[in-house]
Amino acid sequence: MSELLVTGGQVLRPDLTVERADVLVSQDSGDIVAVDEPGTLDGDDELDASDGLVIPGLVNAHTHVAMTLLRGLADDKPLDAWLQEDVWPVEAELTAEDIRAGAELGLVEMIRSGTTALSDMYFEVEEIADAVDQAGMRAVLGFTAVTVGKDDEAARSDLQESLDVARKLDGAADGRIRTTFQPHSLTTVGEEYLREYVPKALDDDRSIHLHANETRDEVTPIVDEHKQRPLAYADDIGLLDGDTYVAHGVHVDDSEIDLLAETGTGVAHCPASNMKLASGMAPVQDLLDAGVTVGIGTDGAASNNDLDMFDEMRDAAMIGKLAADDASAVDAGTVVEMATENGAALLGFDSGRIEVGANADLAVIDLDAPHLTPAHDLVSHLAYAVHGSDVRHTVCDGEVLMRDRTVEVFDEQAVRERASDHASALVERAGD
Ligand SMILES: N[C@@H](CCSC[C@H]1O[C@@H](n2cnc3c(=O)[nH]cnc32)[C@H](O)[C@@H]1O)C(=O)O
Ligand SMILES: [Zn+2]
Repeated sequence: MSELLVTGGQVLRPDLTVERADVLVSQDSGDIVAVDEPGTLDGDDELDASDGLVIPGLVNAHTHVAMTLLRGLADDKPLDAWLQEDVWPVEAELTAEDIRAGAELGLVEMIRSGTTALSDMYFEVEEIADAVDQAGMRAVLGFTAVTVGKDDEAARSDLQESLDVARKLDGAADGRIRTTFQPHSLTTVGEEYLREYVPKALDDDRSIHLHANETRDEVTPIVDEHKQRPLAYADDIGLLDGDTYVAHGVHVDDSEIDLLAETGTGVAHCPASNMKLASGMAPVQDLLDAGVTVGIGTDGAASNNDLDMFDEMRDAAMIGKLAADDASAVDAGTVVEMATENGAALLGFDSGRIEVGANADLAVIDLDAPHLTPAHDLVSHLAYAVHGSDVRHTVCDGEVLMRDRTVEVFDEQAVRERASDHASALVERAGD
């Protein structure tokens, strides 16, 4: 039996109070086994949390982790043009090895910034699963199906692959990997295919993850064609099931907010991507007031351009206030809950809180820094002042992923070099 003691720090508790405590985790069960007064617990191994704050590992509720290879490749464009002119032509050249290299880079970036769980949408998913396994993180993965521009056979094969990949990888990495069925969006997958394959996913008891209501250009064609709002259309198809979560949910009207709440459908809010692509401002406070579970995601690194969930919390608070025209909207405590407990709820992991019995997924933040001085309110600091680079240690499932800012699960230098090489070769191929 092996136990790890996180000692000497302050701890963020589920009710968002902060107390001086030590946290003991079991590396066998991967659970938190005790949170107690300093000096009262013993472990086989220790992590020094002095001058630090122990928080639940952050949950990135929507990303495309291998898109780190496209970081900074095409900026300053709206979604539709960006995807069609820049992203999709380059993605068509991606090999399995490229995706592995990009995923490893993204996971290293996440570990360095205190993220322990992610929800990913992409392809070559077995490569991503292997990278997540090696990283020691938790993830909800899936193959994303697109049918626009494809003949019937190719369209069906995409949807079938989304079902098959989800069946195959669910429970991988000793249960740290779960899966979702993933139609890319309501406009990039045809109605006949949704009607045929969504029931199959539900028969498998599979959760569903899709992009929805991200831009106005995505809403208008559905309203024109079906004479109903996109989420009413989605509900009609059976897509809004209690385990479904949609990425973005920017352009949702009151009827759709009610529908999300009634059906128990969650939202992965991606504030930086929504600002960068000028997609719009999600009505996050209205969603929360209606009882919708809202998590926070970075989206891919090409529309962000980093995977730092601390940036994302700050962005979520800022844009949430603007959207509500109310400085008290989407407050500091709320964004911290969104990035921890709410995200874990969307992904279906018993993580996101420092409490006995919960998964031992945590990060230790170094508070010994000018930008974190003075320390009136550490929840405020988490939302508004901490950067990913302030993370000292990262732990997932009881295992140390980063100790004293050194990533232990990957050779970070090698991962960066490999990703740079793959990215250069990829861009060269795509330019030919
Ligand atoms: N099998 C699909 C691949 C889809 S993967 C998921 C896709 O989502 C794309 N993506 C990234 N960010 C966004 C976004 O904000 N909205 C919609 N799609 C995005 C990403 O580039 C990737 O192509 C195919 O044959 O094209
Ligand atoms: Zn996305």
